[in-house]
Amino acid sequence: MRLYSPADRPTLKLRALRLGPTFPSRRWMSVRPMVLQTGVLPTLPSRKKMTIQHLYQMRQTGTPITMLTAYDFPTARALDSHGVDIALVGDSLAQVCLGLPSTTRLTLDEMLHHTRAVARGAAYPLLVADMPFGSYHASPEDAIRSAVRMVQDGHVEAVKLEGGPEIASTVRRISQVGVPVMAHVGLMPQRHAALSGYRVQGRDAAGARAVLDGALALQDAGAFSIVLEAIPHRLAEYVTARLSIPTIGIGAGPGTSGQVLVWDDVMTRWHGKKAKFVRRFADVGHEEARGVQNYIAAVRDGSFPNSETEGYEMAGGEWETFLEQVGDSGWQSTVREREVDDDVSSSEGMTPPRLAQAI
Ligand SMILES: Nc1nc(=O)c2c([nH]1)NC[C@@H]1CN(c3ccc(C(=O)N[C@@H](CCC(=O)O)C(=O)O)cc3)CN21
Ligand SMILES: CC(C)C(=O)C(=O)O
Repeated sequence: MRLYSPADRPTLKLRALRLGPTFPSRRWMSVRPMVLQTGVLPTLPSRKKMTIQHLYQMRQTGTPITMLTAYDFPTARALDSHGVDIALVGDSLAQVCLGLPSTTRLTLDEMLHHTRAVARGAAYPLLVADMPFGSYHASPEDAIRSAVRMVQDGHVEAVKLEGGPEIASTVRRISQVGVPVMAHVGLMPQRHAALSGYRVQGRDAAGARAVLDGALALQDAGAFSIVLEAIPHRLAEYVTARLSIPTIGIGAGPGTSGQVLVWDDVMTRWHGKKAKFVRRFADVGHEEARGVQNYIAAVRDGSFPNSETEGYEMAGGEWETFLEQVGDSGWQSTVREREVDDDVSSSEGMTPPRLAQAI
């Protein structure tokens, strides 16, 4: 049984409605006024929430689908503001966000904590999250319970499961309950130990057939879309053509219905091994390093904070009254002296100047 067939869907030209010079967010309209330079309210239609039906239309019209991972509220806001189609709370969160050695260490509760944060920020994108390793394997009943928790406690709209034909019955059951399932074949990071590492899949004819058979079985089981990870580009293009559901590639070439990358890879914030398929679209890591170094330098040299522009004054006369009341009328501030006295911070090494002065 196929639950979502593109053939069932009306062919509305929704793309034109969705694309425009800006992507005003419905939820944060109040903090993002839609007033153009002319002072006139733009006549842009409000953005539609991304749905599975829209994804099918994009596949049909050949509009590449964009998906990025998000693990927290501000990232979700960024995806939302700029019109990324699918927000994926990937279990890569284990590594890039929580510092765990593998996605297999991530628990369902940890995942839910992050999906809720992303759900608060991602109004426009379809919200999909990985079912963590172990949360869908013990039995179909167990898988359904976990999927329902993902929706009820995690506020996701769809779940993603790694696996081939062996998980087709699980995908079918979860889909039948009404939780849309995105499948994931090819390189399956949750199986990195069993596969002796993160290896490209489907490189020989037998491997390619296994990928195709898995994808067809998962589509048949009701998956609404499928991630193809680290497979040869010819194979990904062929699988995409054989399927009627949209494929989302990562390390699978340009012949898929869409692309996905990990946020921290795109932004250059992840300093672990860089997979061949990663392209860095911005260098946030460099900016972060600059920010931390500048902050440390400014605190150490006393230029931050500035008491006039970054501090608070007392009401007139109250300071003198206060000093009288505490019997310390002769008290003198040393802040100005410290600002010009290099010796305090340099000779004391790591000791904060204010503390050094108090001792
Ligand atoms: N930062 C990050 N980006 C990811 O894409 C990602 C994660 N983390 N964590 C979870 C999984 C793990 N992934 C990975 C990790 C490493 C390779 C990798 O190094 N692949 C080799 C292929 C080697 C081969 O078989 O020839 C490569 O050189 O690209 C691929 C996917 C994808 N996911
Ligand atoms: C890279 C994507 C497809 C993923 O599964 C993840 O982020 O965990």
